[in-house]
Amino acid sequence: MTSTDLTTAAGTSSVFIPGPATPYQGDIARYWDHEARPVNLRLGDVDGLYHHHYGIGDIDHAALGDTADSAYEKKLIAELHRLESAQAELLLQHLGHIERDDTLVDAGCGRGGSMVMAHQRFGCKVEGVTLSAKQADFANRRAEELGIGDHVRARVCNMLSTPFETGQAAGSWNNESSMYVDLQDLFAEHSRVLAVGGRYVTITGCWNPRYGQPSKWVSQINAHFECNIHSRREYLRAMADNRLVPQAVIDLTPETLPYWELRATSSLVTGIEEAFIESYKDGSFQYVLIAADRV
Ligand SMILES: C[S@@+](CC[C@H](N)C(=O)[O-])C[C@H]1O[C@@H](n2cnc3c(N)ncnc32)[C@H](O)[C@@H]1O
Ligand SMILES: CC(C)=CCC/C(C)=C/COP(=O)(O)OP(=O)(O)O
Ligand SMILES: [Mg+2]
Repeated sequence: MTSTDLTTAAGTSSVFIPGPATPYQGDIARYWDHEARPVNLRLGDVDGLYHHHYGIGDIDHAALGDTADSAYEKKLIAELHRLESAQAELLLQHLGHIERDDTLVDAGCGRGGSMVMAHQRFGCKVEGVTLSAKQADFANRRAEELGIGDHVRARVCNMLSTPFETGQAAGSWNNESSMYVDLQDLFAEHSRVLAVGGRYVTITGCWNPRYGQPSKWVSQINAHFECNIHSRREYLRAMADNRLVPQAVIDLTPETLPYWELRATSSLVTGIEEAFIESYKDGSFQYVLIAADRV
């Protein structure tokens, strides 16, 4: 097994970070260690919440103003960011009632934007895991800067095998991070970590069984992000197999299209906009929220 043994300033070895569980996870760790797309960093710079997920809701055309205005690009970035934060708010809302002394788990926490929002909303502890040491450092630095480092912590860890105690979490979630793992393994781990009566929420892109098989657009998104998008059916089946009973299944596809159409007009395009827009429109791909109770 490969590993990283971190050494403190005093020269003593203090933190043991296991290496990736599989070669694929090594690829994904490298991918996120090297990610620095302006569409993510410039949006995060708006208010210090750094997201790696997409947006939902109507465009505020009054706030955007005239495209000829010299401040238009700045306003567009703020608008895209507002829609991404609205997405995270919706996810957190579906966690239900969370107490200040509860613990939440963010599986695949990225740069930690959703974790900060969760702490600000509930006042609770939030534990995040990511494969990327750069992302974990970034998230922990932001938490320290905000003075909430005692409540919000990211660590380098495989979400399929976490250090959390059985039944420790009142809630847990995957925000656009479940397309990197086997769903049976994923929900077995959430089911272990969640208390009975705890709530799991995911927002994800999934292919639509009604289309038949993953469309060429879905394959393009997989290739772009080195991920493996699951079908809606797979989510529901794997939850049922792991004591997670859906309380809400919401098709957010109509809510996310305005985000993509606005993003496609910006200078921050990455080339993947057409695949999202076309697959959402031809019905082969859906943006869904699933909230489930651990029974
Ligand atoms: C698209 S980003 C989403 C980040 C975050 N949830 C957000 O909404 O900003 C995907 C994240 O999943 C993480 N990830 C992928 N596979 C993972 C695994 N097996 N264990 C832990 N994290 C993983 C990546 O490291 C990355 O942080
Ligand atoms: C809905 C699906 C299929 C998501 C795949 C996972 C993913 C890469 C999400 C967005 O990350 P990002 O914010 O880093 O991407 P981008 O740079 O495109 O904004
Ligand atoms: Mg992004």
